Amino acid sequence: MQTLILPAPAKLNLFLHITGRRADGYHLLQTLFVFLDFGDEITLRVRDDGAIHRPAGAEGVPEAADLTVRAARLLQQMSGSPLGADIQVLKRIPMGGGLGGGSSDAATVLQGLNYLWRCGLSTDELAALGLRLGADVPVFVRGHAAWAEGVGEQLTPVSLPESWYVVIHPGVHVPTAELFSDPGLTRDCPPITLATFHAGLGINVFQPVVEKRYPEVTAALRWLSRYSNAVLTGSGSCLFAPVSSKQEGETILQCLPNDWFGFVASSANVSPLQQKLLTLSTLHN
Ligand SMILES: C[C@](O)(CO)[C@H](O)COP(=O)(O)OP(=O)(O)OC[C@H]1O[C@@H](n2ccc(N)nc2=O)[C@H](O)[C@@H]1O
Ligand SMILES: Nc1ncnc2c1ncn2[C@@H]1O[C@H](COP(=O)(O)OP(=O)(O)OP(=O)(O)O)[C@@H](O)[C@H]1O
Repeated sequence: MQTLILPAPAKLNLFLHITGRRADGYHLLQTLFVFLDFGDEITLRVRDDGAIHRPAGAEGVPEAADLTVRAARLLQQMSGSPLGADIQVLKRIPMGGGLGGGSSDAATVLQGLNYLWRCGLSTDELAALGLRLGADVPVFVRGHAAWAEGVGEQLTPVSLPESWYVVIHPGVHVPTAELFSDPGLTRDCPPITLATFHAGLGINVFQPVVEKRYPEVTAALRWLSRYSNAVLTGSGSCLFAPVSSKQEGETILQCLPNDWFGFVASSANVSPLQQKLLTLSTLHN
């Protein structure tokens, strides 16, 4: 098979604590990742000439800087594959929203081209390659909801009750690096466990910092909190809130102010990418 269409799902951080900092400045986190059945779509077409091109992709992201292209080049370099690819990215995940769109796109390309180019790299090897592209990439490569520590790469798979969520993008782009360097960020959260999280503890430490810098996020938080418990994902700007059904979520979205974008999605313990890869391996075994 020379062409493959694969999902690149969004993620939510159900809580996010910072427990310390590494010598290189990267922050040590505790977070809980779940996937959404909402995301980008990536079409991969194998090229025999070894070139990597991105005929369509994220608006405003130059081809060479696109995480999909960087992922393909890294895999080519590490595997020694003589093959190339055309990578078309249908963007649905808002950028700079804390939904991990770029990281998910990169993980989908790593998994997809490893399959199409028959590189034979293991999931561990792909996750390690992914970490070189971004702290959020390994969880998307592994494709299972996870309790994460370290910089987000020490992953313990978890199975949580799947739920519907309303997700709101308040129209602002939050640069992750800038937020991590904010002096007001709480960086000394005491370590917690999954049981503590289930007992109702666990916040997103970025939330107060993002609210201070971006009044639009505060306004969206207030709006969504009228319906359910609204929380920031990642370093923002997106907010999410659990709802009891898809229909309840859609009813809430009917009242969404025009400047904001919103969608309803279900969480998934096994990512839509992983589900598709499992189908492919069943078909070809
Ligand atoms: C906020 C989260 O989305 C939570 O899942 C992630 O921690 C961010 O992951 P990401 O977007 O893949 O981040 P990267 O592209 O690796 O890093 C962007 C920048 O954020 C900062 N950064 C990122 C992750 C981390 N654990 N500590 C950091 O201090 C670094 O300054 C880095 O230069
Ligand atoms: N394929 C891609 N899709 C989206 N952004 C990309 C892509 N490749 C590179 N980028 C760059 O990455 C930046 C962050 O985008 P992304 O949507 O991943 O943010 P995010 O969801 O806030 O990420 P995170 O939650 O991991 O911090 C973009 O502003 C863009 O410059």
